[in-house]
Amino acid sequence: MPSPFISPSSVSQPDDLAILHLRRDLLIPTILQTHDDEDLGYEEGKVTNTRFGSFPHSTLLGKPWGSQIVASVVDTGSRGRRRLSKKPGNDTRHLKRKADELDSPGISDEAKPLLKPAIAASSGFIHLLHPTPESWTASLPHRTQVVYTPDYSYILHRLRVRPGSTIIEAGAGSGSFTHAAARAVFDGYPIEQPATKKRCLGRVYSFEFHTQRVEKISKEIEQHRLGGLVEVTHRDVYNDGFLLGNPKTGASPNANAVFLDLPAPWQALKHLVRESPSGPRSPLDPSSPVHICTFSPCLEQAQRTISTLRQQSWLSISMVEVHHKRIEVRREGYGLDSGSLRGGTMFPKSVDEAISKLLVAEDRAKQFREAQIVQKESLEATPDYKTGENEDCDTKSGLPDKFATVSSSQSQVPSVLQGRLVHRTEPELKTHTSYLVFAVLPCSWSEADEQRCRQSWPSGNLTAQIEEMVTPKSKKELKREAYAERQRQKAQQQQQKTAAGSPQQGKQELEPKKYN
Ligand SMILES: C[S@@+](CC[C@H](N)C(=O)[O-])C[C@H]1O[C@@H](n2cnc3c(N)ncnc32)[C@H](O)[C@@H]1O
Repeated sequence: MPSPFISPSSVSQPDDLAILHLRRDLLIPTILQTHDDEDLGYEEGKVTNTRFGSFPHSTLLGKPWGSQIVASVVDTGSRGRRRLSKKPGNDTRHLKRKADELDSPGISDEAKPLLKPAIAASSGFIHLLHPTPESWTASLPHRTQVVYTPDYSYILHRLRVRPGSTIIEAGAGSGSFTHAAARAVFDGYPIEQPATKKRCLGRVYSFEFHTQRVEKISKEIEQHRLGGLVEVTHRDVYNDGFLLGNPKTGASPNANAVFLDLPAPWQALKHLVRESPSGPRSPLDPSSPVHICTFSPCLEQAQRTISTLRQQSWLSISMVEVHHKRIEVRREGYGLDSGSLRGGTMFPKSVDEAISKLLVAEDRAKQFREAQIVQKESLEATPDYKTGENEDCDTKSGLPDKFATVSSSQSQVPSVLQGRLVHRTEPELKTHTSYLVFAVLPCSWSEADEQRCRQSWPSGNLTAQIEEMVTPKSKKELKREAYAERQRQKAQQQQQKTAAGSPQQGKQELEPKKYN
């Protein structure tokens, strides 16, 4: 089945990884299930609880990606009575067995327990998204520091990674870079269309030496159906290098790009060399230049890497520090007329505006006092004078309605164009200091390659011309050439003269003169 990261189906399906989008910076990944695989005791089946409410997976399945899903009323209280506590000593094996049994193909749909239908709640909603490397990076369970999107997008671009590329990655860590690299190299699934001589299918060869991380990332790669594209190897790359299978005699990944996110990348560089007749097999593609990037959190590490790269004949070495900033662009309104503007500051923006506001307020107060005097006089003149609330009053200010504040949103300018357009960098952005070192290792080129190349593409004429230009001529040769040139010019002049003379004259000249 195709990976939801690369070719998502049109609607969500069981066993798909889905991203529940609560806010731009709050995403929850979940594997969609028709049943409660962990047997947490919900009558609605599997439920994901969020701060915006509970979402039974029955409400998430079969929906087009991007749908808005309303939270459901879920009894989170009574389920606790059915759930066994996971304290050490409690046997939870039967729960696992129950989930496995429900999954087994032998169980018919009728035999599975009926799920309670979900009832919409008013607590909130989420958006259901298919996973992308970007949303996975923002939501994955962190096991290590991860490479964030601004960094890996730049790294993959500088490594010239494209469909069909083969990339070595070490260490795999939490798999953030792995997913982005898998999408970048994708050029078809190996099962559907096997690689041919002309068409390479992209591959990511991931190396990691931490056992639990290897297990977790291998499981995730299978769950995300990236198995044919990513191969994870449990390996200490400082000592054992990058060959597949056996570290000494294994197959070469034939990589044309390398990304090292290791504490000491320079220690792994000794394995990233071209093949030599006496040395071990090279993990690099012999037919193409290899681009490398190392990721270091401090400058000293970057310097050490650069120095080792130089010793090992890498070229075009450069270092880049990624300083990504997200820029927020919005309209900001100041002034008494900015009441209708979102985020507007109701404050006089100039002295003139402040004075005019004071004058209006003074005028209103004067009118209010006069109105009160008139009202009092008319009431005193009325025999059944009673005190009571004046219903025509503006409740906030106590002013009669006619003096109530006039809305400031009477401007003809639409609210989206009101105020000043400002942009600010958002201070809190998920990233960490990264010094990226880039370099290129050209193909190895021997004298035999040069000869073979000359034979395949002979450039005879050019060679003769170049030889002529570089070999100095003797004096005698130069004199002979000058004499020949003079003779040529003379003959040319003679011809021109003949052509310019009259035809008669020409005829006479042509005919030999007869002398008596
Ligand atoms: C910063 S994390 C990599 C994060 C990863 N690039 C990501 O985007 O999720 C560094 C990883 O390198 C691994 N590592 C350290 N030394 C290693 C070695 N000698 N061989 C293989 N992996 C190693 C660590 O176990 C750790 O998981």
